[in-house]
Amino acid sequence: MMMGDTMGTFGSSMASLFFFWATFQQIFPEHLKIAIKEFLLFSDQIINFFSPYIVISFPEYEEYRFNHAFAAIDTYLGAKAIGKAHKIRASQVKESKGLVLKRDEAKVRDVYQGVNVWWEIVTATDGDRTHKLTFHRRGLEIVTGSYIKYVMEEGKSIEAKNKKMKLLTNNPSYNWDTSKKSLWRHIDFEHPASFQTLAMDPVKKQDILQDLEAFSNGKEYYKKIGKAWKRGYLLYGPPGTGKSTMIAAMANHLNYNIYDLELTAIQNNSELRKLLTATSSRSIIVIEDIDCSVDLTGKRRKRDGDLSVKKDEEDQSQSRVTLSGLLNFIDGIWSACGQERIIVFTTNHMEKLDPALIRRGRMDMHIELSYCSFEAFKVLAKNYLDVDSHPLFGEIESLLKETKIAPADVAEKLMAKNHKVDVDGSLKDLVESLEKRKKHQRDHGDGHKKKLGGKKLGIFRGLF
Ligand SMILES: Nc1ncnc2c1ncn2[C@@H]1O[C@H](COP(=O)(O)OP(=O)(O)OP(=O)(O)O)[C@@H](O)[C@H]1O
Ligand SMILES: [Mg+2]
Repeated sequence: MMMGDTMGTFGSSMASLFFFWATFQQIFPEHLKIAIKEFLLFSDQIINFFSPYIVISFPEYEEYRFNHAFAAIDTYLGAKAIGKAHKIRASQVKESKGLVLKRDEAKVRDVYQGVNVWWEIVTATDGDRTHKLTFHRRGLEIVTGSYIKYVMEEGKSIEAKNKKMKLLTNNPSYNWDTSKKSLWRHIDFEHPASFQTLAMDPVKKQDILQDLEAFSNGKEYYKKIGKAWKRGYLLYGPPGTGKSTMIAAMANHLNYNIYDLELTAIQNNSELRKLLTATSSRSIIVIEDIDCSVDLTGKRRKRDGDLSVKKDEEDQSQSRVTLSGLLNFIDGIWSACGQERIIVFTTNHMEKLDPALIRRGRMDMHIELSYCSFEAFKVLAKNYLDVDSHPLFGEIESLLKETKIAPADVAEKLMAKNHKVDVDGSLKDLVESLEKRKKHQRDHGDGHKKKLGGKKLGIFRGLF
């Protein structure tokens, strides 16, 4: 009954509308209709002119190209005042990280330096979305001067925190094509290493952490002093002391990608340059075992005026990666190829490296990872056995003072056998092994296993 009524009313309204339209068409001549249309458009402009509000649009695509500002705004608004949101979207981008909650609402109000702004997401009929920012004319200077920049930076930093990290390795150059993508292959990086579980001297660890923090927050500082925003770390020490593990911990701490640069797959300096300029910001570029990757030592012969020597040097630099190619890259090309990068070299043989490569300023921090100290052992005991003390700790402490053992070997002894943690058994095992080593080292000197000339598998390459 009611439905019939409603339909009846609707029908008669439509009939009146058609009648009105037909009359309008007959009464008003064409030019008058155009004039009315123009008036309406003009009045719209008048309203806009007198309106105290300004609207800025940020479309998702501009001439078929993705607008990164749109993405940054999306992330910023998604994270904005999540506590006040009515609709939230949840996703998990990294297994090791919790859920990422995003505000999922079409309209969001924001206040910045006392200026009220309103964001609205508008979807066009073709599905393209646009973020519209509305604010009072009074706030124009603040909004265009600093608010938009602030939103972009916040958005990008949230994106960086949530993004999946990647581990990239260079492809051999015969596999390169014209796209930058073909230079590096990547996998998702999900390594559990952290500074918390890294066994080393706690004071040194703290120093490194502070250095990394200062670096990653140092954008303004580096700009002020006019230096490229990069930092070099040289990690050195015997095998199994945690160099690769520390790189993974650094990447996890800063949320940076890792570029594992395999020098032996590179033919010459120009390939090196191509690879390095294709790396992205917020990344760690790693050259493992720099001493045995490429013969970088002794490549810088003294010029003695003999042209043939010069020629020889030039030939070399055309045909292979040289020390000077690497140095040029570290010093020079950096500034031209983006920002916020860390370079890490690792070596087991510090003494083999050319002093030019490791001088301060190129490698800002030299970090020695050495044999297991008692402090480092305590971290491992906590990680593997979940104990802070044990009657055997005293004996282990004095044995560690007299014996050289890599944390990797200690870790192996403490590792659960068949998934069973046996504190007493593991520690006894360790004591026995330390005693054996002590005797061996007393009888034969410390001579830790000499590394073979070639590059061995680091943790990174082990992942492929
Ligand atoms: N300082 C450490 N803290 C915690 N675990 C460690 C440490 N050092 C080594 N380990 C353990 O030993 C394994 C091997 O260590 P890692 O690969 O980091 O050694 P490395 O110094 O890179 O050795 P290499 O010189 O042979 O490349 C790691 O997977 C880790 O489990
Ligand atoms: Mg290693």
